[in-house]
Amino acid sequence: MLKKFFSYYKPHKRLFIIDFSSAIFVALLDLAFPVAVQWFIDDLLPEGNWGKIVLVSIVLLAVYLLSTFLQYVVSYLGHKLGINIETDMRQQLFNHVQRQSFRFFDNTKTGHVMSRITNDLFDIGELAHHGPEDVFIAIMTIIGAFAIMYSINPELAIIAIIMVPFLAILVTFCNIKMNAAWRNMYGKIADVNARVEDSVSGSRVVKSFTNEEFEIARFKKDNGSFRTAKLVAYKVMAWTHSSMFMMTRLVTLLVLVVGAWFSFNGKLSYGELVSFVLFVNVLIKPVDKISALLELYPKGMAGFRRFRDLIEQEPDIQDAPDAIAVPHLNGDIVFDNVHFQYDDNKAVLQGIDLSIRAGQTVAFVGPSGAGKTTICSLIPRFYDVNEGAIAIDGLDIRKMTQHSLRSQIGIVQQDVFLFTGTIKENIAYGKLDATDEEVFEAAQKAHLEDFIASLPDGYETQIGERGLKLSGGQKQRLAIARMFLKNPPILILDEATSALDTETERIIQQSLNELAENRTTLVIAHRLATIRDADRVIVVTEDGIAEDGKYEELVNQGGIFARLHNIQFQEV
Ligand SMILES: Nc1ncnc2c1ncn2[C@@H]1O[C@H](COP(=O)(O)OP(=O)(O)OP(=O)(O)O)[C@@H](O)[C@H]1O
Repeated sequence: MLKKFFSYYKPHKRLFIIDFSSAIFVALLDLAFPVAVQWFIDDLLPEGNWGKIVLVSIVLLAVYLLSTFLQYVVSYLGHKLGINIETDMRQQLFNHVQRQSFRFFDNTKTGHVMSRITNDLFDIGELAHHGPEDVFIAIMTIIGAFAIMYSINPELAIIAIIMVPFLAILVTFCNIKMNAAWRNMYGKIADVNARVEDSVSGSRVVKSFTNEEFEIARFKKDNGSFRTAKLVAYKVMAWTHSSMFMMTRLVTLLVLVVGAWFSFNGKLSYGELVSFVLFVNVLIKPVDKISALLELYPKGMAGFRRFRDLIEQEPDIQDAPDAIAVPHLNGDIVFDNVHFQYDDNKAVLQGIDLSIRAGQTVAFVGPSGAGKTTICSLIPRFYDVNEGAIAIDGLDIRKMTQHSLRSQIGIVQQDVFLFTGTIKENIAYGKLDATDEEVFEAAQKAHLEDFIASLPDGYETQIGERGLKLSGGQKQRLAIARMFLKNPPILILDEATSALDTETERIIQQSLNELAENRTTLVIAHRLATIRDADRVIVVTEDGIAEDGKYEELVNQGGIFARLHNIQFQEV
């Protein structure tokens, strides 16, 4: 895990070297100060040469100024390094999530992804900055300080250093405790985020069931668990800090008393005693640093582990190494003995054979949960078949690149997702490099222009969270305009109009019919009136394809479809 962590430093090698070497200088200057003080007291003061004292003070001032500058460099560039690594990781995570297939989104809570992208990465960035630098400097300072102290008075140096192993044991013990506490806390905050995401996205459902109190109670529980987890983490942290404080002050006191005794017996000069006390502070500084790192390390590493867990989840749908970018599809679709299941529990499709000719409009009807949407989701390879194959224009879709395949399939669903932005941007989502003229033309074809003209800002009207709210019919038209722009040879209309009232449905249907012209169109519909003109109707039941034929033929057959037809048109 550490090796993987360090690989993120590679692109920022230069920054790391500047930051690291500045930090080494700062540490060296820290070591020089007590030596200078000792020299000052023991040699310069007794000499009584004021001119020399002033000169040495000026040199010390220069050293301080240099040290201050280097401190600035370490603080700024160090954080820059941390932010750079954090930004790289965030981008990598976002790119990775974009590459994921449907199965990932089926199984992942948005709130959990949000947690990784925000909270986890803040701590990783901090660790990236402080981690290696602080450990190295701390070890170097301890060794350097001890060496100098030993050269002055070995006995006192050993007394001072003897406490360090105890501190190390304490540090390790606290590390284990803190690690567990932070890991737990991160799990809890991810739950809180997921709960917020759920209740905000599902606010309509919450309100329609008047379940606000229930949501509040659920949130209170998660929020409470998070509070408890964080409190435990802080308790461990407070305990760690206080024990560390106690230990370090004990060392100072011990050195002061023993040093005073040595000095009393003529084994230590006053200058040496003062420099020893100062050195104890130099010695304690790295321990403080390590204690701060102790707080950061488990948090950052827990975040990093979760980040890696997500990054290492390879999308289950990937392009074959020799996948072909198909230039233009005609839209002949063939299902050959297709078996499919979402998970191990239940087979959804078992041995589906189906052949759709380019340009045909095929309607899928049948009971809820029979697998109509599933059949259509397999064509753009949102999921891969478990057995059998799907071919378009005679080529297995697994041999095509996902991009070239999906860019030739348009899907209009009941739920239209609009992005925050203008009407124009939302239509142009169907073809990112569309010219204004193309957008206007698409809007015209979707019969949107009158509506857009009635808006004060026309195409530039903001929609989404902080802008205009569109009705179901208007959203649907926008989705149709997107499709006119995308202009795919294969079109899937998944209950596109079922959320609309009959009048709006009739009008939208007209746009959909225009959209479907000259394309292979698959329509999933519950209202049979919308599929009367389909070239073929396929009845899907849990046992597979039950009926297949023209609308009138199926009605005359007197089977499942005829029954559905009779129920809807009350011809019984
Ligand atoms: N993402 C998913 N993960 C697991 N199971 C799923 C998923 N989507 C659908 N299913 C299951 O697969 C079966 C077929 O669902 P599908 O949505 O294809 O049916 P449908 O015929 O389109 O239904 P409806 O008419 O209600 O939309 C159902 O039993 C459903 O529970």
